[in-house]
Amino acid sequence: MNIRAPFRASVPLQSNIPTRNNTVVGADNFAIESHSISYSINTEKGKLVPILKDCSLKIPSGQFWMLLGPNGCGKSTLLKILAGLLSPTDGRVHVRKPRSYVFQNPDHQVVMPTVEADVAFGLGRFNLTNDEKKLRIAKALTAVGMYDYLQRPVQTLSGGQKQRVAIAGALVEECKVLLLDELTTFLDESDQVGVIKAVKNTLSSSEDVSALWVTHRLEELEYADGAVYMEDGRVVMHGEASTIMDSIEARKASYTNTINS
Ligand SMILES: Nc1ncnc2c1ncn2[C@@H]1O[C@H](COP(=O)(O)OP(=O)(O)OP(=O)(O)O)[C@@H](O)[C@H]1O
Repeated sequence: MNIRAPFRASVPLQSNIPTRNNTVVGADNFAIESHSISYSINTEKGKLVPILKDCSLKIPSGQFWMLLGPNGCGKSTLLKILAGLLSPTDGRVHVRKPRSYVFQNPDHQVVMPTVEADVAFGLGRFNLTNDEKKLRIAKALTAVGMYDYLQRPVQTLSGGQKQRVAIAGALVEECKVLLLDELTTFLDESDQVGVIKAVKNTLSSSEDVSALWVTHRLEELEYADGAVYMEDGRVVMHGEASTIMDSIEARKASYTNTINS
């Protein structure tokens, strides 16, 4: 694994999900699957506290999905289990490999002096010629729209540009699944859109890279193919992005009507 560092499901878990080219995904064509995952922690007083409860999801290969839900509902914990950084207490996980986890704060993973050196950082363990390395770096930086910044010192980049370099660092190792943890938290609006578009572009230019993007910003859903919505440690909705968006909007409207009546 690469490290760079009381509303029940109105949308059923879908097993046949259309892909971008409208073929139907078969059972073997999921990039990410979890079956009834639970995760609990032991407190200092010896009490077992459940964080994730019976979480199941399926994300088709080649798609861009988002994982949404209120603060503290368990999004990051679930993402870390999918990344292999935490082991579930119960349940099964399958994620295509190589997979790569990108952190919320770009300063925790963009560590080398220049963009080129940073993206090249993980290539040392591969048996590649210099030309092969340069080709891979160029391809990864082009996918995230950062090739023109090849020689730039990383400390001169904006937060969004650093995030794109971090994503290129994952792509250069030919990862198949990108697990992206609230990348836009520290970014202004234009950087936020730039990073989302970089991920979308990466997936469009490669049929077999998939991404799961954790966010609490509902507006980011318009860029996704599908979404998983969590509350209180459970997956409560899972499916096509616009359907999930409508369901969350309806839920917000009914909540507002209740408190205004
Ligand atoms: N090591 C831990 N010890 C105690 N509680 C924990 C631990 N890790 C996570 N939790 C708790 O588990 C819950 C889920 O945390 P998690 O970070 O996964 O939520 P999240 O949905 O990603 O939140 P946010 O949107 O605020 O980032 C929270 O209540 C959190 O306090």
